[in-house]
Amino acid sequence: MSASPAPQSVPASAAAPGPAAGRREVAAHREAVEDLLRTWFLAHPPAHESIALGEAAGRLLAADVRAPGNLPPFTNSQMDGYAVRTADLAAGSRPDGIPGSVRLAAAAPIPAGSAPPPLLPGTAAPVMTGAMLPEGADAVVPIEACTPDYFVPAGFLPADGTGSTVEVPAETPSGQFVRRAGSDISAGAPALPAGSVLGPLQLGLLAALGLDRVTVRARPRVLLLTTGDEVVEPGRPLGPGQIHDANTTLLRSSLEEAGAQVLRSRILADSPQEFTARLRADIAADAPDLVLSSGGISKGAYEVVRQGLAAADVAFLSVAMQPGGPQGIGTVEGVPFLGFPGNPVSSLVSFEMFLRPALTAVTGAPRPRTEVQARLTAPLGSPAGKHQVRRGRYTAGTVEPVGGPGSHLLHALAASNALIPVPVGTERLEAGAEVTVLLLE
Ligand SMILES: Nc1nc2c(c(=O)[nH]1)N[C@H]1C(S)=C(S)[C@@H](COP(=O)(O)OP(=O)(O)OC[C@H]3O[C@@H](n4cnc5c(N)ncnc54)[C@H](O)[C@@H]3O)O[C@H]1N2
Ligand code: MOO
Repeated sequence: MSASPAPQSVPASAAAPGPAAGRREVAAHREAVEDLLRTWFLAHPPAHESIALGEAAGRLLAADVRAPGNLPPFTNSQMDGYAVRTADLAAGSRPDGIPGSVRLAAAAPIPAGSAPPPLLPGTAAPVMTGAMLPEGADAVVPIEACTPDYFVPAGFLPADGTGSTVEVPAETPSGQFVRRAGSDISAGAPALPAGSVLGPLQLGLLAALGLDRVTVRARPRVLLLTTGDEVVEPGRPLGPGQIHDANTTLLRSSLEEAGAQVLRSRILADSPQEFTARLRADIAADAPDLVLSSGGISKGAYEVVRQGLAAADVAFLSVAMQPGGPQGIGTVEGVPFLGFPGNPVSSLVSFEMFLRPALTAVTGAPRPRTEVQARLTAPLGSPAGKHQVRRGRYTAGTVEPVGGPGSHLLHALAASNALIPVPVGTERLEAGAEVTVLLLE
């Protein structure tokens, strides 16, 4: 398992400007989040761990993998048919046979998974797809190109399967339907480079190469907190004024999709003292690479994160973005800390705009988002001076705004598959306008 190092301090200058920094543009905040993580991971490179192939989906390969053997491991047939020696066919048609074909004596059939004897001159061996080609054979004639165009049932042949004949086309080229040993990848050749994201395709290759375990980089370890007396775990009944916790699930699944591991998540009450005490205890116990909180950072009377971290190396600022304007960034006990706003859409947009790109850039996290050009199907307004991020449904070159700008609109968020950024300086976009959207799937 990951041997996570003890927390060490990240210089505050690399993380964020001081608490007086106030307002910041989106690009500058994105850079600050990336710098924060880069500084940490340079000092704390992810440990390597060996895991079973079945658990490795989405993980990052820690070191180059070379093929331990040939793939295919032996020369085999690509078709059900007859293995032949093309030198036998060069003699041309037999006068008593089908014009353009050569009659050969049938050798014993070769099923997949067996080791056949060498193919004798003047013979053809029934061979099944994937079965080893006998020594001496250099081509396979598919059964449908042979006469007869079916395999003689075993019961009609002597016990050793021989005795019948088969006619095959004289013009069979050497190498036809033969899969040479090592033709996919040869023993010792580079199979996958370090840093590869292990998806189904890469894992399939490793399995075919006979590897049952793979060495991967430890995932970034995250402590995930959400705050507020009103926030209740899903599945529990709500009291007056209470709401169910959406952010833990929203952020946990986003983090996991981006290759991170949530070590622990907590809902913390609106008590700055309790918040700080719990946070420090969790950092000491879990040694996370990142603390991510949601809620409690704007201008209310009970801003638990802001108040609890007033003495810490954390800046609370206003990024010119909506949703996701209020942001906290810095370090706690030397560990990177990000405070996202409590509104669920704000926290998701903060993740997609700041944390996911930083994880991808710094750790090579899988699933970076792609940007595509699309035409708006309806007009959009945006507040002056803000980089607004609306939600929408992208289909075949068009994007339809879903829901309004409100950062509480979870239903609309769930119906969307794209974010539509409306940059600072644009206050209205007409239907048909071309926009660059960020695909969420
Ligand atoms: N006077 C001002 N008020 C607000 C400002 C402002 O500039 N001046 N900014 C607004 C903006 S924009 C946002 S975003 C929010 C951010 O507030 P906080 O980060 O302090 O978050 P909370 O106040 O704790 O919660 C905001 C909202 O989100 C709900 N919430 C919180 N946690 C969860 C959760 N885990 N699951 C679901 N919903 C959650 C909470 O109940 C609130 O409705 O501040 C504005 N106010
Ligand atoms: O920044 Mo807030 O996220 O607009 O609701």
